[in-house]
Amino acid sequence: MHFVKMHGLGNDFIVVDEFNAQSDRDYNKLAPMLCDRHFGIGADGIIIVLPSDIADARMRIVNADGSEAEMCGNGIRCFAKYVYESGIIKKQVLSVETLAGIMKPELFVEGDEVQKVKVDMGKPDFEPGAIPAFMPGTRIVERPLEVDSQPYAITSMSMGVPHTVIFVDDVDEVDIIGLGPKIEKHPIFPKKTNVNFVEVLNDHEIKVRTWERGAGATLACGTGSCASAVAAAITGRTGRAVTVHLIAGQLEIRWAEDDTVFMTGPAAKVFQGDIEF
Ligand SMILES: N[C@@H](CCC[C@H](N)C(=O)O)C(=O)O
Repeated sequence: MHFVKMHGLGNDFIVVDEFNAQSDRDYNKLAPMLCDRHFGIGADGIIIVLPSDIADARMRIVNADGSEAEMCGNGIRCFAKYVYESGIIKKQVLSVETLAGIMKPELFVEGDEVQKVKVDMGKPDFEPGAIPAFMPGTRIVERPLEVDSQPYAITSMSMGVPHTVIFVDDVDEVDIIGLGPKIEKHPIFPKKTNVNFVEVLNDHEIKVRTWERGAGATLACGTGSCASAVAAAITGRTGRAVTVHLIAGQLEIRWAEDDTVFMTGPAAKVFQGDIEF
């Protein structure tokens, strides 16, 4: 299998191109082996490039544990860079079909190289049924959740995928590996949740660390950065445009007045190869 290894701020993916010819590979079964960092290629997930009947192309994202995700923010920037630079779709604004709907990446190109990608990420959905989350009420904004007898104030929404945000004083002090999976798999989230720990630096900068559903602690999460920015704004901690500081760089997130969230950031190709299995 030929693949290209890409990343968005260190959130890394094995990109497989099936745009012109589709295989019968079972990526959900293959993902744990291919994504293994010791026995495989190593990645947080697999992105499959496919044709679409309703958009320019279709993106599938399979997490490292083999579960299928509806959408991936860092992944869609890599996807857009890949389809443009490989000549599959030579457009500066693309429409990409995902399980979370049609996303619209806009490419900033210099020469023939994509420098950064701005994505219309759609609107956050606070409706508990849409997340999904079992909690009474119309939305989950700073609501109490007890984990290991400790109270946390959670803000949850769907940003294409389920996200939960917890504000903390210092993200570097959080036991992400210990606490992340307990919230990810908490019984109030029937489809699990991604978990973002957010430190507010000032009214236009936040620091985010994410425990991802199906992938564990990652260096960056695009949809998580969007959810964190929306949560920071809706709770009055920041304005609607913030720089999100992640371990390997920054994303610019803007929650527009019409409710649409825009994410701007880089994508990078690292290497390509072939693997036999
Ligand atoms: N890394 C992603 C999110 C990928 C999907 C996630 N693990 C899930 O299952 O919801 C991003 O950049 O948004």
